[in-house]
Amino acid sequence: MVIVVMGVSGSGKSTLARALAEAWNWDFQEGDELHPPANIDKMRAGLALDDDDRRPWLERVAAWIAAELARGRDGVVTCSALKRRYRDRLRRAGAGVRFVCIELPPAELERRLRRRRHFMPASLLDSQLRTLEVPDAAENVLVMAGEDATEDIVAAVGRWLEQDDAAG
Ligand SMILES: Nc1ncnc2c1ncn2[C@@H]1O[C@H](COP(=O)(O)OP(=O)(O)OP(=O)(O)O)[C@@H](O)[C@H]1O
Ligand SMILES: O=C(O)[C@H](O)[C@@H](O)[C@H](O)[C@H](O)CO
Repeated sequence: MVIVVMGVSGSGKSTLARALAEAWNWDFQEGDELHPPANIDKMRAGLALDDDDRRPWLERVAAWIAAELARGRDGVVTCSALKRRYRDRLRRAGAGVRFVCIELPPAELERRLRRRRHFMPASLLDSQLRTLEVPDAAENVLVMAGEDATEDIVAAVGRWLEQDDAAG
């Protein structure tokens, strides 16, 4: 199985994904490392990515997921996956793709983005929030409150997967 930890920039994807991988000894891939260098340059310059920029990146994320599943591995990858069609692209990587979305109020996102050193400037937060298509119930995405402690979110994700297993 592969878990995609999704959400806007600064929501805590990398922190949660690393914690999940560490807790369960799963493979981990930082989605930001799969961006073409031009995308990183663009974000660093304060410009939002568009669908064309994200396409090659999503293909690489999907390829990582497909390789994990083909090898029978369990893994966690970060990817903002802001739009429904981006998530659908990743779902097509194979059976066993699950999404966990982290939600945080804009003011807290802004606070976190301003505090950290990162290529993604806080000025891009508005565009991230405008672009986000919050997953609806039909998508079967686990939505978690990003204010909670990482270890509590890890435990909740574990319970969710167990239920998922039990449901068949
Ligand atoms: N549960 C949490 N409670 C408090 N602070 C957190 C939590 N999770 C992450 N943070 C902090 O919030 C900031 C953003 O977290 P992180 O880098 O994991 O977000 P991200 O979604 O991966 O960002 P990006 O997509 O821009 O790389 C970091 O400074 C991190 O330490
Ligand atoms: O989809 C996007 O608009 C961007 O790719 C971002 O969300 C980044 O990948 C990342 O979250 C920033 O660190």
